[in-house]
Amino acid sequence: MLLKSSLIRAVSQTKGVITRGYKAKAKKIPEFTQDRYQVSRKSFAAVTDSDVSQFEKTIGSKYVVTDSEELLTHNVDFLKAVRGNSKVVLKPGSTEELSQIMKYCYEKNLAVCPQGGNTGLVGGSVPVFDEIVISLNRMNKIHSIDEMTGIAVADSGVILENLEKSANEHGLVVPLDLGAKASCHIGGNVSTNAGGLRVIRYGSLHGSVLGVESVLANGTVLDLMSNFKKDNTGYHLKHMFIGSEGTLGIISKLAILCPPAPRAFHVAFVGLPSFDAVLQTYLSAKRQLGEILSSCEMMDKDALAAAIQHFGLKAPIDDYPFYMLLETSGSNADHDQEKFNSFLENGMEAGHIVDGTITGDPGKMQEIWKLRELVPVALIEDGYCFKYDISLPLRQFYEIVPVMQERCGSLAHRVCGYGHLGDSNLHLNISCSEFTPEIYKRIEPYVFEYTSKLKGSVSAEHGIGFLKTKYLSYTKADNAIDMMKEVKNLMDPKGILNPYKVLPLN
Ligand SMILES: O=C(O)CC[C@@H](O)C(=O)O
Ligand SMILES: [Zn+2]
Repeated sequence: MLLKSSLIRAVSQTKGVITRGYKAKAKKIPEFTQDRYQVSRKSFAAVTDSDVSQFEKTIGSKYVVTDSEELLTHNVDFLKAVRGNSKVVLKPGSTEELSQIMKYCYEKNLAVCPQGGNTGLVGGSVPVFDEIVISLNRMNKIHSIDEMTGIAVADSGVILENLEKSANEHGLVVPLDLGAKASCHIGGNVSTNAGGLRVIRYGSLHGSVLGVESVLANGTVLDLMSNFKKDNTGYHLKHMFIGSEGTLGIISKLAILCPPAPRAFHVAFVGLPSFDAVLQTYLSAKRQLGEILSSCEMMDKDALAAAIQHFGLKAPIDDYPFYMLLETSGSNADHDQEKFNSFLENGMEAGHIVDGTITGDPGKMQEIWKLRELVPVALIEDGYCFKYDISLPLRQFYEIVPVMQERCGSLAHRVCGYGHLGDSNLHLNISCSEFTPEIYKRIEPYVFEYTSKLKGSVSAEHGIGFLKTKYLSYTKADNAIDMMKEVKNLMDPKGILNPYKVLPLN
C-alpha cells in the first residue's frame, strides 16, 4: 500500500517464508592478475603430477579438478577483480579427508586457498597465484537442528539459504541474512564474520556461533564445538577462526544458535528529502519501533537507479534523494502494524519521510527487498565496480559520497552510497565501464585515509581478503598488526593457509 497523505491501516498478515537471494552469475573474465596489485609469489612448492595422484588416492579422482574450464570458476572472484592461476581444485567430502589433504600440503609446502561459495567481495576466496583451491562444496550436511535449544550443527559447505529453510522448518531462523544467501556457505560466512541485513537485530556471528571444528595448517583437527552459550573456560579460541578468513585454519563444522522465527514481518520503503532526515528517521525507528526493528537500510537515488536499470524493477514511490528500507519482525502482527504505522505517520508529520509504502504481504515484501538486495550486483553490471565497505560515525556516514562524486567526476559512471545504516556501515560503490587505473588512483588510498581520520573501519563486514591488505594499518594499530602476525606464525608457521590475505604483504 502506498503512503502519502494518509496511511491505510490494513496491512496483510505475514504468511509463509520469505525467500530471497541472488546467485553469482557468470560474466566476462578479465585477463589481468597480480600485476595490478604488485605482489610477488612466495616460495611455496608448485603442484606436481605426483601430488595430483596422491590427492586422487585420498579423496577420489572425481573430486580432484584439473579441467581448465571448471578451474576458471574457482580461480576468479565474484567481482572479477582477482584472478588466480590454480592448477587444481580439491573437493574433500569429510573432515578426515580435509585433514589428510592439509597434512600432505603441510609436508610438501603447498599453499592452499579455502573456498566456500566464492561470493566474497575482497578477493579472499580465490588464489592469488597457484595455491590449491580447497572447495568445501561437498561438505554440506546439516547434522542437527534442535528446536529446544535452537542450536544448528552444520558442515561448513551448507548453503546459507538451505540452512535457513531447515531452521524455518523447526520454527527457527539463522541469525544472518544477506543478498548472496543462495550461493554463500555458512562456513564462509563464519570464517569472514559476514554481517548482512540483520546485524541490528541479531548481532555479529561472534555472538551466535557457539563452536567450530577447524582443520589446522598441519592437518590437526581442532574440536572447539560447544552447545553452550555460557562457557567461561579460558581463552575462546573459536573467535580466532571467526573472521580470520581461512588464514588460521579451515572451518569444517560449526554450531550456531538460531533464535525463534518471528511470526509477523512488515517492510516499509520510504523516500526522504535529505540525509539529515534519514538520521532522524533512524533515531525515531529505534525509539518507536524498539525491539521489533530488524533491518534499517538506506540507499541514495543513484543506488536505486542502478537496480531499476539493470533488473527492470519498478520503484514503488516517486524519486527522492534518499530511501530507507525498514523491516520489523515480531510475534504479533496487529501490534507491530500499529507501531509501524504510527512511526511512519510521525515521520511524515515531522517532514522526515515524504512518501512510502508498507506491506506485510510476503510477495510484496520480497519485491521491496529486491530493490535493496540487487543494488550491489546491479552496480557490477555497469562494467566494473570499486566497492568500499566502511564503518563511519553515523553523523558523517554519507559525507564521503558527494566528496567522491566530485573527485571521480566524469571518470565514474555512478558514485553512490547505500548500506546498513543501523550498523554505521556504508557501502560506497563507484562504477565505471571497465577497470580504470586513473580512477583507482583517485579513490585509493583517499577513501581509506578519510575513513581513518574519522576513526572508522576500512572493512565493516566484507573482510580484508586480498584487496585490502595494504590498508589494514589505516584501522589497526601497528602493535596489533604485529600481534596478528605472531598469531599467524604460531598457527601456520609455513604460511600455507590462504597466503597474501588479511595481513599486509610487506
Ligand atoms: O557490494 C557491496 O558493496 C555490498 C554487498 C553487501 O554487503 C550488501 O550489503 O548488499
Ligand atoms: Zn552489506
